[in-house]
Amino acid sequence: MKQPIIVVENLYSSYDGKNYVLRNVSFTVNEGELFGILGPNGAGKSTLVLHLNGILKAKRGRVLVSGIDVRKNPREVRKLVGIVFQDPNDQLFCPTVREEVGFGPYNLGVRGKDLEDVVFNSLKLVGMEGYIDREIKSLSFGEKKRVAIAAILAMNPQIVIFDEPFANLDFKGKKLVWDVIKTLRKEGKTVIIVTHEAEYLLECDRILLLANGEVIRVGEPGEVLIPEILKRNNLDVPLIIELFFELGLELPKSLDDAKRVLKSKLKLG
Ligand SMILES: Nc1ncnc2c1ncn2[C@@H]1O[C@H](COP(=O)(O)OP(=O)(O)OP(=O)(O)O)[C@@H](O)[C@H]1O
Repeated sequence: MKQPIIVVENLYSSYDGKNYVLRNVSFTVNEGELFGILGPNGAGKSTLVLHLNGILKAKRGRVLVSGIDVRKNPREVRKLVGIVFQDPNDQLFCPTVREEVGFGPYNLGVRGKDLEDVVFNSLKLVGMEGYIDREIKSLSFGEKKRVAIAAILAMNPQIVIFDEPFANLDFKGKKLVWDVIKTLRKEGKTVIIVTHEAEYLLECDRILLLANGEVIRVGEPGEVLIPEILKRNNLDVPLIIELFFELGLELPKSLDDAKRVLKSKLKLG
């Protein structure tokens, strides 16, 4: 039985001290889990994520990461939780790729050849090792996104959170992010995908549906990705989910799985 690595208990969050953007949010994420956080625009997803690594601190309720109270020891928690932000321009601040990817591990005390290796290997994971001496400002959006991922991986966090990882990426860019997610899972890391697009969460172990600052549901994809529930919470219903639901079929585990199931059904028909 996997242990919870993140525990969120009765979390409330407010930016102005009056209006709550998160209300009584409780859930757990297990070690090694691929966990989805799904919700429409403004649901509070990014706010929730900022609580998971101590950028925001709970005034009501609490967040524990690996048993550590985020409010009491945010520095320690930040070593455990890496967030890849939706817009790489919010994350990247060094002049060159080498400095950017080296910044985190340098701050963690990595030096010399070890630092060179960690920078190179992290860039290699996202296919950007050839860009090590490039200026950040000369990179395209997709390339910046890959560097932003490498900069997080370079710190070797136990939990990696991707906020809208597929937004504004082409087919190749999306595939690369999936490959990184799969590599992280093989290494036993906990991965959280935050999105408003349900189709990206078919492969998740569990999904938290958040709307209007409140938890609507937490469960396996088949318990959460239900057309009626998605519509009711202002989320698009992906064609593949609609189709499987209409046909009375169990939700596929991925788009490839969906293809396989449909092919075999069509042959049988
Ligand atoms: N820095 C801030 N100051 C004040 N209000 C904020 C701030 N950041 C977010 N909010 C408000 O908090 C609410 C939740 O926003 P949040 O960005 O967490 O939602 P989200 O689900 O990530 O949305 P999106 O999918 O559009 O990124 C929104 O009403 C937003 O206007």
